[in-house]
Amino acid sequence: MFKPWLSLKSELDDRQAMAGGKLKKERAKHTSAPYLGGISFHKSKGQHILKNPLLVDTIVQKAGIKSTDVILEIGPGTGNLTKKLLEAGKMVIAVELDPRMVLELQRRFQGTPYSTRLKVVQGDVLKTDLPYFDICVANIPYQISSPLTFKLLFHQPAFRCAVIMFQKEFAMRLVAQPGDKLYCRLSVNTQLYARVSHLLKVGKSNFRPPPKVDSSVVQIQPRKPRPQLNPKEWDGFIRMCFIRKNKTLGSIFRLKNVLSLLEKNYKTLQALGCSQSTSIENIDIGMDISKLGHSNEDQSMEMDGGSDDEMELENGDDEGDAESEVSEFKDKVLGGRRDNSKRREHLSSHNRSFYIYFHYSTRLAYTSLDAES
Ligand SMILES: C[S@@+](CC[C@H](N)C(=O)[O-])C[C@H]1O[C@@H](n2cnc3c(N)ncnc32)[C@H](O)[C@@H]1O
Repeated sequence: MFKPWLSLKSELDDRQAMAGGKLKKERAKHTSAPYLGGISFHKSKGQHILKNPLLVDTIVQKAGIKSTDVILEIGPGTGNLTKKLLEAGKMVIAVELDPRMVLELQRRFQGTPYSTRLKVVQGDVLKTDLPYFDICVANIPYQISSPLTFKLLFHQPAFRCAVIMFQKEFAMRLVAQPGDKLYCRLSVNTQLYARVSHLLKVGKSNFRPPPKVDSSVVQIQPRKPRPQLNPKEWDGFIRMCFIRKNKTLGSIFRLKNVLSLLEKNYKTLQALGCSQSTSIENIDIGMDISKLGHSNEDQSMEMDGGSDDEMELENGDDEGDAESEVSEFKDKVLGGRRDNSKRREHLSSHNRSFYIYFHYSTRLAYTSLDAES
């Protein structure tokens, strides 16, 4: 039976050869880490090794690897997935943080026909310049899910696809569709740059040690060409769209504070002579929604996505108040007060097809995220 995780026993033997005191100190440093048949896996590094060979086979098979593919693996650990990737593709580049795992990988494949086709890079994948690769297949440490996803989405040249194990809750947010409860900034931003689909649910018992959470394997296929946006401007805009829980886009874009920020940006763009066709990639217009009362909000795409839903406007107006102050600008944003049907179409709730209404804050255009699907 395929039990390579046990081969790490040699590492323990090495460590036992250390002076007794040194070994005790080493263990004391990781008292929370379970000590399993040869190596201590560190929770802090998200070390949950895939122990089910059938699952490994399924992941590799679903990835659709070609024999000519250069594969990126993130966090190869003891190499259970790596071995199958080496069998399927032309070359595996594996980025691993933990030097003990790097050593183990080298030992495991040394002197085998795979050794010339495996390149192990030791380091933090988030700080590593990634090389060219066709496909990424990985069982990652969940704590880097969000930054890693965006690192991959911005990687150039774009790869064909990534098949990644995530914490189930994170995966569900990635693939959530307009109208789903979990639909959030993470879903919008990921789906802007890629097609995402859920491939597989994975229970805790498939890992050693078992994690506290369930997992899911997701496929990410970058859109080509990648949409060209000013990321700061886009992020500010999307934050606005999700500024209030269970609110329609229509009601959000009627809020006085939102309107005044958009109007300010509109005037800035007008002053700069921008038109729909003008490139505004390099213009830093203010999409700082902290001015709406969220200065402490984390700028990252949180793993739990919680703040997407929980943001509240400190000084936000009631819809009623805002309604009473109909300005010419508001009329523009709402798409023409007299044309109610058009307005309803543009400013429908999150429960309907999610047309991101892009007026006046950006390019006087709107983007349909699901037009391609
Ligand atoms: C969930 S384990 C997966 C191990 C192996 N791929 C498997 O499926 O059995 C995650 C691996 O990622 C490594 N790791 C943790 N943080 C990392 C980082 N920032 N960059 C690269 N590797 C990392 C851990 O040391 C660990 O080996």
